[in-house]
Amino acid sequence: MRGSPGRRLCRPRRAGTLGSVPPDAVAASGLTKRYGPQWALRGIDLSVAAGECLALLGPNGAGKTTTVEILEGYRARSAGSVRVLGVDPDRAGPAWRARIGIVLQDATDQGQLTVAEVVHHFAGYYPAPRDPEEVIAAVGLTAKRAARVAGLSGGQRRRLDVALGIVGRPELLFLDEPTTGFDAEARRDFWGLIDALRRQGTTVLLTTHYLEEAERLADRLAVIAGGRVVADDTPAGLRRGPTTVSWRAPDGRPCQRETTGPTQLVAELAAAFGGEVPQLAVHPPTLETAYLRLLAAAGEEAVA
Ligand SMILES: Nc1ncnc2c1ncn2[C@@H]1O[C@H](COP(=O)(O)OP(=O)(O)OP(=O)(O)O)[C@@H](O)[C@H]1O
Repeated sequence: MRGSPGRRLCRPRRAGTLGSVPPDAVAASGLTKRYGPQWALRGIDLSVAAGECLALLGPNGAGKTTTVEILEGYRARSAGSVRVLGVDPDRAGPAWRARIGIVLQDATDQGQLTVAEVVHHFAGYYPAPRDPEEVIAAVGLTAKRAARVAGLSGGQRRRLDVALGIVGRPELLFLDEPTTGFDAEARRDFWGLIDALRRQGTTVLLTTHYLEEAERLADRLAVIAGGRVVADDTPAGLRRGPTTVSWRAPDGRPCQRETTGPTQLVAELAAAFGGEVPQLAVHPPTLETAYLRLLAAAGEEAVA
C-alpha cells in the first residue's frame, strides 16, 4: 500500500495573494529515469502552478507513472531537478508528506472494516483532516458507510480510494487514473468533487487515459510519449488544428479535406454544386484527433 498510513496533511495554503506570485507546486527539469539499460524518462520538464490542475496524458509505457512516482517521492530519479511544494521529494520527510494526497488504485486492503471505520481511521493520521462523514458523503458512499470494504463493488472501492486521498485536506492531490471503473454518473459526481476541491485551492496532478476527463478537469495537458513531453498546452491550445470537411461527390464518392479555412471551402463547394452540398459535414478539431496526431508525430502508438 503505497504512501497511505504514513501521510500527514495540514491545511492548504491560500493560493495567490495580490502582489506575490506563489511558487509552482511542482517543478521538474531535465528529469531522467533509467531502469537498467532502458531509459523510461529522457528529460522531462514539467510544472504545475499552485491551484492549477495538470493532466498527464500518454500511451501505455510512456512514462507517466514513473514521473508521478518520482514527484511523490516513491521512486528515485536518475538525473534532473525536482521540487514539489518547494521540497526535493528524495529528501522529503513526514512534514512534506503531510501536505500531499495520493489517490491510488486499491489504497486500502482493510476489507473487514467498514467504509466509515476506514475513513475515520485514515483521518486520524492527519493534523487537520476533513470531517470523515462529509468526505464519505462527498464521494457518494453515505449509503454504504456501514458496509464492509470487501463487499464494495469496483466503482465503490474506487470512491473509497478517493475519500482516503482527500480526507487529509491535501494541498497537492495526485490522482492516478481516478475514475477507472466508474459508471457515467459516478464519473460526473467525481468531476464535481474535484471542482469543489479546486475551488478550495487544491492543486491537482491527474493521470488519465480518458481524454474527455482531461479536457473537463485540467487547465493544462502535458502529453508524454517515449519518456519525453511532446506537448504542454491548454486543452484549447492542443485542439488547435485543421477542420475536417466531408461531402459526397456528384458520382457518390465520399470526399474529405482538412483545412484551416472551412468557411472558404464550404463556400467554394456550394458554388461548385450550385447550392446544397450533398452530405456536407464540418468537423472541428477534437482533442482526440490532436492527441493521436501528436503521438503519430512522436512515433508512438496510442493505446488510450
Ligand atoms: N520497475 C520497473 N522496472 C523496469 N522497467 C520499468 C519499471 N517500471 C516501469 N518500467 C518501464 O518504464 C517505462 C515507463 O513505464 P510507466 O509505468 O512509467 O508508463 P505509464 O505511462 O505509466 O504507462 P501506463 O499508461 O501503462 O500506466 C515502460 O517501458 C516500463 O516498461
